[in-house]
Amino acid sequence: MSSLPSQPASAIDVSGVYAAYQRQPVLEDIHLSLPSGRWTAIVGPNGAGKSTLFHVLTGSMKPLRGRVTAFGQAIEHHRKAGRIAYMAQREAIEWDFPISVWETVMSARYGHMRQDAWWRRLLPARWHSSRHRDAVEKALNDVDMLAYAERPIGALSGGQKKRVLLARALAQEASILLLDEPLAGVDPPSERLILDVLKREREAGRTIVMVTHDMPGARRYVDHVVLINRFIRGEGAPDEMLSDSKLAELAVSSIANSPADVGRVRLPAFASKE
Ligand SMILES: Nc1ncnc2c1ncn2[C@@H]1O[C@H](COP(=O)(O)OP(=O)(O)OP(=O)(O)O)[C@@H](O)[C@H]1O
Repeated sequence: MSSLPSQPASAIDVSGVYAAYQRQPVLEDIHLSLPSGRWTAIVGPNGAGKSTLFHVLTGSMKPLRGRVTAFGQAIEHHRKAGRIAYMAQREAIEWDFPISVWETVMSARYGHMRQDAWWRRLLPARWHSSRHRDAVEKALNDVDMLAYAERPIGALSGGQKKRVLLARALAQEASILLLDEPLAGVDPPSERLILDVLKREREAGRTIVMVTHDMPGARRYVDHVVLINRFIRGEGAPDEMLSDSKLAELAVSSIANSPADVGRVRLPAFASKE
């Protein structure tokens, strides 16, 4: 990690973002610069707004206020161009749908297929261009799931499903990977495998932003840490942000976010125009 240049440009900039569900604030005054080509961990207690932050970063949730850009342009532009891959925590995927592991991962290539000749897009899946097949094969191989390529997705264990979803994000070959708890529910060997895969992706120049509750993994692998609990509670190097004292402060901040506190939130500020 020390071989990386010290001042990377930012891949994603978040400026003054507020978000709420049914007027209940979840994110307040979020300002972030997520460094390009680095691996950032987003750390916070349950209900801190981490997944909501990802919804805002992917453009699937419009903030009440504020602005999100990637490489200086509106985030929607990059999302439509397939430059941002997103692995959701509870993926909106119908696991009983009769689709194989291979086809699931191939779905990450649909954006790239728009650049293929029109006649090729009409062909059955097995005739997809070799660059798509190679990307799917590599992604499945990276997460050690190639042997399961023909299996229906419904016939996988929870940890295997997780690895397939990660393969789908990898197969997109996006410059930014947004991963919501990629390590949750996987066994220790799979966790190491996933962390090593992400390390290689980072070394290949991709920007990785990962929500995690795995502090030892984050301390060992990531370059940058954001502490969040409705507000940003800290941002910086893993050694400093994941120290016992910082994590204790974060835990105390969750008490300050208890339901009793919510009534004191400045809701009128959300409603006011900028
Ligand atoms: N669709 C929704 N409607 C209403 N409230 C919601 C909705 N989604 C999330 N919330 C609430 O917003 C808050 C933040 O939720 P979010 O999922 O962003 O937290 P999180 O940090 O990802 O939590 P966890 O670590 O448990 O996954 C929580 O209090 C949650 O109950």
